[in-house]
Amino acid sequence: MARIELDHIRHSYLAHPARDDDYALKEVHHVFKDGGAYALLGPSGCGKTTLLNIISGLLHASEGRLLFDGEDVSHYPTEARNIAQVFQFPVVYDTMTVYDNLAFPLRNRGVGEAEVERKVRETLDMIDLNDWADRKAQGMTADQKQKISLGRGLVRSDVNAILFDEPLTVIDPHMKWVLRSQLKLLHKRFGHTMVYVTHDQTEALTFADSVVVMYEGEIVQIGTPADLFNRPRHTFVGYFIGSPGMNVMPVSVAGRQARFGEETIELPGTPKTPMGGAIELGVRPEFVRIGHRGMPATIHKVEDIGRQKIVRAVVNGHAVAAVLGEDGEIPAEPRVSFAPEGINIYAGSWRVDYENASEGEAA
Ligand SMILES: Nc1ncnc2c1ncn2[C@@H]1O[C@H](COP(=O)(O)OP(=O)(O)OP(=O)(O)O)[C@@H](O)[C@H]1O
Repeated sequence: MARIELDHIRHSYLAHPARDDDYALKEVHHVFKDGGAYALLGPSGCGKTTLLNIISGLLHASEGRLLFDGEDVSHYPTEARNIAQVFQFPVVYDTMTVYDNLAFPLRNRGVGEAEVERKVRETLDMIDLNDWADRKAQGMTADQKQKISLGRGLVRSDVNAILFDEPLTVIDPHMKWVLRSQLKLLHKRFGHTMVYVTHDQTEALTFADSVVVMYEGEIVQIGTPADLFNRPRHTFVGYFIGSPGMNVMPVSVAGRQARFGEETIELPGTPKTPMGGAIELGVRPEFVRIGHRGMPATIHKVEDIGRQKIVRAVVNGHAVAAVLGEDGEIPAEPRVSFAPEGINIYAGSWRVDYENASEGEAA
């Protein structure tokens, strides 16, 4: 397995890119640790597949270098990069049996038959296809074929990395959950470096140790699911992760206080200055309190989602969502306040650290 280094990578599909917007990947400068499980998460068109294809060698980046364990592989073709790939749609040999489909990548590299048998059986177990081992792939459902593709990606242990591009799209919801859990177990057991592209936050948050959030050709945050939830580095991370997403409102800041219209909000610390760009306050619905204290609010809607309620309110002319426990009461004259630990300040969409924040908090 390898450490993957993206050294100032930029990519444009145009022959002569001139402006920043001409780049599908603006600038990616990050390291994927050896043995890490990463999910590339972001909306359609943000550059996930472009980045994955640069790692696999299907694309060569316009600028920058790609290194596997310190070796520059930027100009290597896919075959020379020693990676396994699983795509959105099945790639299987229809005329071969399920067993032979999995054995193929191993036999191709001269692995002995005893080891082939051991690895193939182990992988078939994982994807729950041992009973189908002797059946030809032809005629199997798309779902089962995709499981074979996953198996082909997982069967080799000597690869630098395993890359997945939305691999569970054609799998039914229950099996999706099963396979995702198995991938996670497999990662724990064998420590492969895995990079997994998805636009589904549940998929990303359950699979990965580190989620790489992409937005308009940039990586806006790499973090654990808890980091993304508690300290979104960019307002986009706040909107995109969580349901409902983070509330963002325009404020002005003076010292340890934010001014939101006529209201004053105490901050958990003093934001570092200078701050460039529009100043905003971000607070997740889970940190919004509804009660008798705080800013006057008008409640527009209460959605009962089982063990919680989502309350849609308007505060100071701005929509604010709150998550309440099932027993949460809404007073006749409701007021809204924010739990200080959940308040983040943003300047030009990027989070501003508080002065004297501990290292963990500043991350
Ligand atoms: N072959 C291509 N030629 C020109 N532009 C392309 C090509 N492939 C992708 N793009 C553009 O590059 C940008 C990033 O696309 P990319 O496919 O990497 O995004 P993505 O995040 O993987 O999206 P999706 O989830 O829809 O696959 C988009 O604006 C897309 O239109």
